[in-house]
Amino acid sequence: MNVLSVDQATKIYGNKVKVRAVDHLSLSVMEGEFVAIMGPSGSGKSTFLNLISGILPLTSGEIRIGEEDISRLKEEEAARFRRDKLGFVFQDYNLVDTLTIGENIMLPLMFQQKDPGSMRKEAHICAEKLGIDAVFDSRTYEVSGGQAQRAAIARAIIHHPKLLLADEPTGNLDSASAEQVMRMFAALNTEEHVSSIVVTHDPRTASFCGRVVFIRDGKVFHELYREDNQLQFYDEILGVLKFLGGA
Ligand SMILES: Nc1ncnc2c1ncn2[C@@H]1O[C@H](COP(=O)(O)OP(=O)(O)OP(=O)(O)O)[C@@H](O)[C@H]1O
Repeated sequence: MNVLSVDQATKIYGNKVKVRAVDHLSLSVMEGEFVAIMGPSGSGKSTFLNLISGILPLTSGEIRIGEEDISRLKEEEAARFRRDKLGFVFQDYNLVDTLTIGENIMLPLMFQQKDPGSMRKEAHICAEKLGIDAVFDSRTYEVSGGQAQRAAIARAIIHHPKLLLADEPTGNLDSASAEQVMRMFAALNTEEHVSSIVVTHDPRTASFCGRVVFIRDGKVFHELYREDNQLQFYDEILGVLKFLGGA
């Protein structure tokens, strides 16, 4: 079953001067897949993520997440859908600095009006999974970048979203922390079957995924599937990036 079905998605910005940021792009992602999206600056990756999450309206085409045709949702319905069915991870973590790490992780559960005891228990389980339970009661400024990003991932998955979307999740991290964060994404994928889409410029980050979709000029330019060997996959990704340029 597809968790994401994109059919001829097109996004044109502007009135007088038109920019075709996403151009008749079609893509299917199966449940349990771990997909990277790569492409040169300006190729339409962020626009594409914002279309998938229903933040931007499509100019034409259709996007389904599971059964839901998100292109037809009204603004309020789209916001609810995002909150309940999607998880987001951003480059700069987007943690709330006035809350502790644990409280940040619990945030999505507050919308579900669960009792505080069970929210805390679930948040601890999630923090444990991501190896950050030791900093559960710390403030956001007391933890490392890698720990902050793992807290952001815990917050993104605690409500069991259908799809996890990450925009440059390793962009602010040193290589060791980036490696650790990507190992967490991969473990969530293999052990919990979390379906994820990760936009990245970094071939090392992309090499953790099962498939890489390369975008150029708002269209799918090429796709690579990983076999067993991550190092070989990394080399293959580098090869395509050389052709693509600008990445
Ligand atoms: N709000 C906007 N209004 C007009 N044009 C826009 C807008 N946002 C993006 N664009 C244009 O759409 C195209 C795709 O931009 P987008 O940000 O989606 O690319 P990207 O691949 O995410 O780039 P980067 O890797 O630099 O983040 C670019 O030409 C960009 O200038």
